Amino acid sequence: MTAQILDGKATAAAIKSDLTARVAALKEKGVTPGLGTILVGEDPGSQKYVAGKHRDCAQVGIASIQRELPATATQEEIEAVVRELNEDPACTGYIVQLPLPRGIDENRILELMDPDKDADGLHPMNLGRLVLNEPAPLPCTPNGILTLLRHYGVEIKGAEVVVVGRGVTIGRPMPLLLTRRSENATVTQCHTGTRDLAAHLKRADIIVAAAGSAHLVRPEDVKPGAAVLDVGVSRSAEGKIVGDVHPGVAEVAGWISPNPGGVGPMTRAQLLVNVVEAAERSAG
Ligand SMILES: Nc1nc(=O)c2c([nH]1)NC[C@@H]1CN(c3ccc(C(=O)N[C@@H](CCC(=O)O)C(=O)O)cc3)C=[N+]21
Repeated sequence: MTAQILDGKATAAAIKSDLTARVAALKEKGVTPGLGTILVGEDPGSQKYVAGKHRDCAQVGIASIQRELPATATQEEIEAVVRELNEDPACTGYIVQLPLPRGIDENRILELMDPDKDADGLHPMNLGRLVLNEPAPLPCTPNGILTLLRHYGVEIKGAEVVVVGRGVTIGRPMPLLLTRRSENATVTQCHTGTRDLAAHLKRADIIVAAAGSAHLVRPEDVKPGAAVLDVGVSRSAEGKIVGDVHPGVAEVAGWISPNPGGVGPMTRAQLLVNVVEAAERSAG
């Protein structure tokens, strides 16, 4: 028996088709959602991701606002663009593509953003709202993972979930989402200081592998029937994506998200959800 596929690409397409209708309804009310992106530097990976986000916007009818700065841009120059998008009524939500070049104070840039235009859900105010159980745009990758699990009917309530990784975009917010009363999962967070990762993994009903360590999760570590989400992105010598999950896990798991084609497209779809929801709030 091989695992059922948690198809992020197909699920994202379904979300985008729902959003297309909601964007059309907003336009009837005279509101056009607009997603802004701030890209600093010429990293080909970042350029590709940002281009993908604008392609998604075009598909669902969201306007695109693109700002690009050279790798040599100063802190003040980047902050000026953040202020500009904060003020721009056509920009209903935006992201600052991370990472920023060395020497730039990333947290200062993020704090300067208008939290109500934070499409990533990573502004300190919105992370704080998440901790306080207040409504806020949710971090895209963790929320995309939940949406994917729900779409396929994987039981979250009462599940033992192991999150591997403690990064700001996935590892840290993921347990906050999973332990809300609406989700009611039990979460163990593992990281490089974890003494016996395999022992934790073996007990998990759901594994979220977001460590960025190629093939970290091996078939012998996975409980038969578990749901395994592969969030890691490493690159092989040939430039191919290598996930955090060993391919052999597909023979043991009950559910597995492919990589690419799993969590990545869901992240992009949730970004659009945040933009549309912010526009709906402002439309009243
Ligand atoms: N402010 C900010 N917000 C982000 O959300 C953000 C960021 N900065 N910096 C970089 C990471 C990375 N990220 C990805 C999103 C989608 C795919 C994606 O859709 N990947 C495709 C494959 C793409 C390929 O083949 O290279 C897939 O998984 O199927 C990948 C990576 C968002 N990030």
